[in-house]
Amino acid sequence: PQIRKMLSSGVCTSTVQLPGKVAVVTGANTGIGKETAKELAQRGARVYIACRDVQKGELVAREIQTMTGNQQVLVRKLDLADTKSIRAFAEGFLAEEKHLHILINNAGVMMCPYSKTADGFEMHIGVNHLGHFLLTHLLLEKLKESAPSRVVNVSSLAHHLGRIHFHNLQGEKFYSAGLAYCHSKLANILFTQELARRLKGSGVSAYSVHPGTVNSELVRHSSFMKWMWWLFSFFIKTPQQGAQTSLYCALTEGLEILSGNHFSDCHVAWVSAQARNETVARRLWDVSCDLLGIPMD
Ligand SMILES: NC(=O)C1=CN([C@@H]2O[C@H](COP(=O)(O)OP(=O)(O)OC[C@H]3O[C@@H](n4cnc5c(N)ncnc54)[C@H](OP(=O)(O)O)[C@@H]3O)[C@@H](O)[C@H]2O)C=CC1
Ligand SMILES: CC1=C(/C=C/C(C)=C/C=C/C(C)=C/C=O)C(C)(C)CCC1
Repeated sequence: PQIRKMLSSGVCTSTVQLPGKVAVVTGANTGIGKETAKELAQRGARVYIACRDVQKGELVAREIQTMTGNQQVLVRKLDLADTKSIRAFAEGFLAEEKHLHILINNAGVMMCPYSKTADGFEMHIGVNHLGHFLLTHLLLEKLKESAPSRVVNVSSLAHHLGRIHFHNLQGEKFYSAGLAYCHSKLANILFTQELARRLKGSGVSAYSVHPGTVNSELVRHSSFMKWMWWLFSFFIKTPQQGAQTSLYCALTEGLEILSGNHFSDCHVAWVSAQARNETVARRLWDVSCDLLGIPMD
């Protein structure tokens, strides 16, 4: 029980309610994202479940509506492995919504075999970093207009093993599925810091989080990890516990001064040396813009 308590600590105790607020959660059809969306809906927000499988999303939306009594849970298609889908999602959202107060970039893939997104990006960096980078860019004006607003990027402790190799960003020279995940999670932190720097004074704040080790479908591509997760399922967090730090960053009042920080178990957490490197963060921003055809400023 002591080990379990240690691995599952961190509870979002904020009592903030969200009537009239609008939130988007990517990958909210399962795992941590689903629990995050459920809690935001429970607090009265209009919540967009942005997922690649609309059918799965609809089932979850119905479940959340029934559990929370909030009918404002909407499903929209978003495939982060395809920039056309990301642009279509953003276009639809901007046309139908006046505001966006909370954007939770939660979706992620881990340890998938070498593969490429529709635009030719390696899958981990493409979905986990570039997909969310583009989505955030497309929704940024709306976030600014809706300030105070927040962006939460779900990263991982695994970023400690990550390195941004600009000469091998797409894993073409060498590739390890495990490390590709770690690199993409490091990119989430660097993106958060650069975003926070650029958004200073705008009323939009940005946070990265490590949700903990969570019993979810993330391990689907690795039999070893599936076995580990099964073996230790009693000790690791439930998705509901895994959602706490994202919720803490999205909801806690007065957190704006900590914009750009990384959180774990609802506390500021230490990040690796490269994750604190402003030069790398700036260069990653520019390279991401270049890859996605976003004009640099
Ligand atoms: N579980 C853990 O121990 C940890 C998780 N994290 C991070 O937490 C986040 C949530 O993961 P978790 O809930 O655990 O994992 P799950 O695998 O349960 O959920 C991941 C979600 O991302 C979605 N997704 C994957 N690829 C795409 C895509 N191309 N477009 C849109 N959505 C996509 C999945 O959709 P679909 O169901 O259709 O596949 C699913 O909804 C991830 O960013 C992960 O890196 C960080 C540290 C530890
Ligand atoms: C050693 C060990 C564990 C393994 C932890 C691991 C391997 C965590 C990996 C986290 C990942 C992959 C995060 C994703 O971003 C458990 C299961 C906690 C149980 C206690 C002993």
